Amino acid sequence: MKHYEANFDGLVGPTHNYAGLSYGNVASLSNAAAISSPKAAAKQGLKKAKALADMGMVQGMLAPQERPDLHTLRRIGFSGTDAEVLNKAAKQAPAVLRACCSASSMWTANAATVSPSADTHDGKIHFTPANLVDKLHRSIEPTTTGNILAATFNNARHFSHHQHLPEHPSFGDEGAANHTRLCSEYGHAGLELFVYGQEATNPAAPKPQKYPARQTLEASQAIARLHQLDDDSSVFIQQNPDVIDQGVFHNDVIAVGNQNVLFYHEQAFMDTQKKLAEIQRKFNGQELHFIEVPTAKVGIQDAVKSYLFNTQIITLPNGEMAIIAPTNCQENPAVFAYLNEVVTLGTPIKHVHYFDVKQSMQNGGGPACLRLRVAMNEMEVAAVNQHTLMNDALFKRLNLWVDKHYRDELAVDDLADPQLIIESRTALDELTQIMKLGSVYQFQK
Ligand SMILES: NCCC[C@H](NC(=O)CCC(=O)O)C(=O)O
Repeated sequence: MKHYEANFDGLVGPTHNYAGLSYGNVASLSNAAAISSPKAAAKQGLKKAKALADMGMVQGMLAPQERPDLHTLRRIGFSGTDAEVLNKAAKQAPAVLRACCSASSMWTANAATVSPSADTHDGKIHFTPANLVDKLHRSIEPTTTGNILAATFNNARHFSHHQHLPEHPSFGDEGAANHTRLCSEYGHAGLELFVYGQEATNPAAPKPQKYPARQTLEASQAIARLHQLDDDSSVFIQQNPDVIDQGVFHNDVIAVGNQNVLFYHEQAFMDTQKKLAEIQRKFNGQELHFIEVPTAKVGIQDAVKSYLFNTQIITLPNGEMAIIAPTNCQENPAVFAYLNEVVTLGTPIKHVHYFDVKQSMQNGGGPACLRLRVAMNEMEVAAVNQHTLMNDALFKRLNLWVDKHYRDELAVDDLADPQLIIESRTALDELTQIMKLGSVYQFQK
């Protein structure tokens, strides 16, 4: 049987904007109040997804969320018609309104943690939506994320969907952005690496001083339990708190793995040597490539600015690996020099492809943030909702859909425009028909 690692990219929603909502995420803060282009953002994402499909990869799309989120605004006491709710919120609670308008579900690396069937006891693929409790605008995502995942991976024989973890900082969970899987082949049992920022129930444990640690050890352990992973198939690693304080708000800003390659910055982890030894031991003596990038070659600031590690490492159908990088990496001399060198090091990585995803990058989301990885065998791929899989027809259809419904420009003040509710709902209603998702949004219930 054939095995693949599919990438499910988040389709950028019609309200994509720069509201400066993510404390600890340098790009989000520094672009606060800039004018966004929802149309360009969606098209940049679609182009990357289509390019991977054209390289022979299994590529899917995950639908965006309903924004503005009128239901959350009503839940906190704003009432009247939809336009009145929006109007009152804009006047009385503008920061909350901004949180209720974010298109942040585009970063599907934070949608959920996924464990493939080769790793789990019951032989199913397990999904747990991330609760994203650290940020208000993201904490309102998990229920709809669960609906969208269930409509996309809609076959109970192969897919097991869990509820998101309890909504408390002790269980802060940011999904696959803090999780990576090493394996020899996608279909073989793998080793799942969980990287956390803080141990919530131990006040004496190391933690960042300035910026929040969004992922806790307790959350990572809960996911491993829910997904029926063995001790031998999971490793828990603490992220270096110093780099969180320098803007590395998720592990995927400083490390990425694929098959037998772990690509990471020298300063990414705590107890690095001990953890690498544990990985090596649990990998059962099979060949592993640890590609450690030294600070002397790429400093933390360069890594955060360029998103060198928020790249996708993919295995092409011919078995060679390619790095999918943002064009920002070409613009940073140290990072560009490193990427030119990495393909010569004798590791499986042989190619680098650059994509312009600047609309997303300006909010701190690179190529890796935009995708959720799901390793699947061919039977599982066949069990996925086929209308979510990228091909020439879907690419064309979604581009036309974006052209029809998305604005060229959006300023933060435009979020108070009631017309945006109508535009967004009309677009999403049509999208659920294109992708045959059924009724996943509250406005459809
Ligand atoms: N994995 C990348 C996530 C980026 C995301 N940015 C944001 O939500 C910025 C939204 C804004 O500031 O408008 C975050 O920080 O969770």
